Amino acid sequence: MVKTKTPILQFDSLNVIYNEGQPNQVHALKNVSGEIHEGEFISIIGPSGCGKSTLLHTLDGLLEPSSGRIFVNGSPVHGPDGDRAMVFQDFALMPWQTVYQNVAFGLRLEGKPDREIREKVMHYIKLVGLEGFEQKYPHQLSGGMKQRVGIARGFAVEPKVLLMDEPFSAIDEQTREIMQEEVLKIMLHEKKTVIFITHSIDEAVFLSTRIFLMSVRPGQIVEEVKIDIPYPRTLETKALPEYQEYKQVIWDHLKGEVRRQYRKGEA
Ligand SMILES: Nc1ncnc2c1ncn2[C@@H]1O[C@H](COP(=O)(O)OP(=O)(O)OP(=O)(O)O)[C@@H](O)[C@H]1O
Repeated sequence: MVKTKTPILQFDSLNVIYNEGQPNQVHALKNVSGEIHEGEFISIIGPSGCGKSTLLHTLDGLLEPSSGRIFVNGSPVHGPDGDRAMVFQDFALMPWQTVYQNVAFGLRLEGKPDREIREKVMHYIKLVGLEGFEQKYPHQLSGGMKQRVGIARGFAVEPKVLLMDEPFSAIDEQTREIMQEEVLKIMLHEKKTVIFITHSIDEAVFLSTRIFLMSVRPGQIVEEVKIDIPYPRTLETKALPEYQEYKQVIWDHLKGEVRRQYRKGEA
C-alpha cells in the first residue's frame, strides 16, 4: 500500500462571507479546498476581486472563515501562529524601526533570546543581500530593498509556510526578475513551502510547482496546473516550448474568467 504524506497545509470547504446577513453581503470564497505539500511553491491566479487575498488571509489565520477548516500537518488550526507568516504587497514595514529591528520583529514577539534573534536576523539579512544596511531606516531604501526586508522578516520566524500577497507588484521590472530568482533560491536553500499571489502569468509559471486557478466571485479553485519543469529555473527556462505552453493554458483560463466577469458587469 502506498503511504501518502500528510499535507503541510490542508483546507477544506472554506467559505468567507463578508458582512453576512447585511444588504452589502459579499460571498468572497465558496467551498475552497486544497492540499499543499512541503516544498511546494503554489501560485494563485484569478481575475481581480475573485478572493485571492481573502484566501491568503484566511490561510494565515488573520481572517476567520464563515465555515470550513484549516489543518497544519494534520492538526486543525484557528487564528495566526508561527507556522505561517505573511509577506505583504505594501511591505508593511515599521518606518520608525531600522532594517534590523523590522526583521527582528516577529522573533521578539515570540520572546526569543537576544543571541538567537541576532543570529537569525543576520542570516536572513545576508540571504536577501542586505548586509551592511542593518541600521538604515525604510525611507533610506529603494522599493526593491524594502520588499527584501519584508521577505527577510517573513523567513526569519522560520514558518512552515510563507504566504506572499503580490510581493513584487510595487517593484520595477528588472528588480522583479532578480527578486523572483532570489526567492526561488531562498525557497530551495531553506526548503520552504510558499503560497504566492500574483497577477503575472509569467511569474506564476516561472516560480511554481503548481498553480491554482480561481473563478470569478464567489471565488473557487476551478483548476490546478502542475508545472513540470525542474528547479533550478533560470531566465533560459523562459525560452522552453513547454514554458510557453503553460503560459497559454493559464492565459486561456484567465481570459475566460475575465469574460465571465464582464458579462456579470463586475469588471
Ligand atoms: N473587508 C471586506 N469587507 C467587505 N468586502 C470585502 C472585504 N475585503 C474584500 N472584500 C470583497 O471581497 C471580494 C474579494 O476580495 P479580495 O481582495 O480577496 O480579492 P482579490 O482577488 O485579492 O482582488 P485583487 O486581485 O483585486 O487584489 C471583493 O469583491 C472585495 O471587494
